[in-house]
Amino acid sequence: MTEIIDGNEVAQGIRDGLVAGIDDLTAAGTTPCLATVLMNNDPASQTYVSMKHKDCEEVGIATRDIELDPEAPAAELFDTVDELNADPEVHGILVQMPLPDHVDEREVLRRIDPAKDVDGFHPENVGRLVAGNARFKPCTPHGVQKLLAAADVETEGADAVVVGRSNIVGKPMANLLIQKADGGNATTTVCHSRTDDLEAKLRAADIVIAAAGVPEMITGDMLSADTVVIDVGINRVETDEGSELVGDVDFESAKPKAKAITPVPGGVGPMTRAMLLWNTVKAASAESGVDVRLP
Ligand SMILES: Nc1nc(=O)c2c([nH]1)NC[C@@H]1CN(c3ccc(C(=O)N[C@@H](CCC(=O)O)C(=O)O)cc3)C=[N+]21
Repeated sequence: MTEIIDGNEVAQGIRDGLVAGIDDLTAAGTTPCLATVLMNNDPASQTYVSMKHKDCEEVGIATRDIELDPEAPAAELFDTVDELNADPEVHGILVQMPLPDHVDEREVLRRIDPAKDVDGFHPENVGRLVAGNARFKPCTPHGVQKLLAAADVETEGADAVVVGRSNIVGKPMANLLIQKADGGNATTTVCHSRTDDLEAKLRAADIVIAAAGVPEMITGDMLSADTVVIDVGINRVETDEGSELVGDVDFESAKPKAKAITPVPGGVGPMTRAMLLWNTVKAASAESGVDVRLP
């Protein structure tokens, strides 16, 4: 029987596991605090940001909710980041992507204090991750590692195939999988839009991590039996009845081939949010010098 890996349940376990540390920090005078900055009018982004706030509230993390006019000059966002960097009560800063075209994303990421960069996107934190000395693991790939561990999937010695090479998922995912560490030690292949014979790579995989952003591009006939399939894709597609969320994997055809598989929604998405809380607690712990146990 194929195991359906329940991301909502694993994420709930992470949140529950964070509460004791958050309480300890709060008792010591440091309530962890996450600031979000939203500078777009995309309804999906607004939904994601409000889910992040709700998660924080559940576990006792304080929040700041900043919304900027998408038409505002880039300097307004830079000033906001500078203020949050300087605010001793703020431990984590998340600038929601995407940003308007007139704002240079790289410049924003460079501007965030690396000690508050709970997305793990600042070049210093990217460098540390690659060097095997991560401060903040990016939330989505970190969440995938936690899902694999929760499903008792051994990465050591496994052949892992990551489909997609983005800075936010594909690249950090591959970096985590090759680390000489728990959740790593996998022989890792990164596939992308220019890969020749993707199917041959997928068929040779023990673990497939789909993060290409192409709806249902991976179908069951492309997989070997007993593959572990992690679907990072979150694509809204139009249907006869309106619209629905689908992953990068065609769930119905992939499921019978898979040893274990994550659904969309209810798979990686909730884990991305849970690991954001995790990084915020880690940031508050580092800043305050109060050691806490992380789940
Ligand atoms: N600086 C920054 N950091 C991010 O981490 C970031 C971002 N910008 N921009 C947008 C993407 C997208 N993202 C999601 C996180 C959780 C779900 C999620 O929880 N999805 C649920 C519910 C989906 C739904 O119902 O809409 C699920 O898959 O079950 C989705 C998407 C974080 N992102």
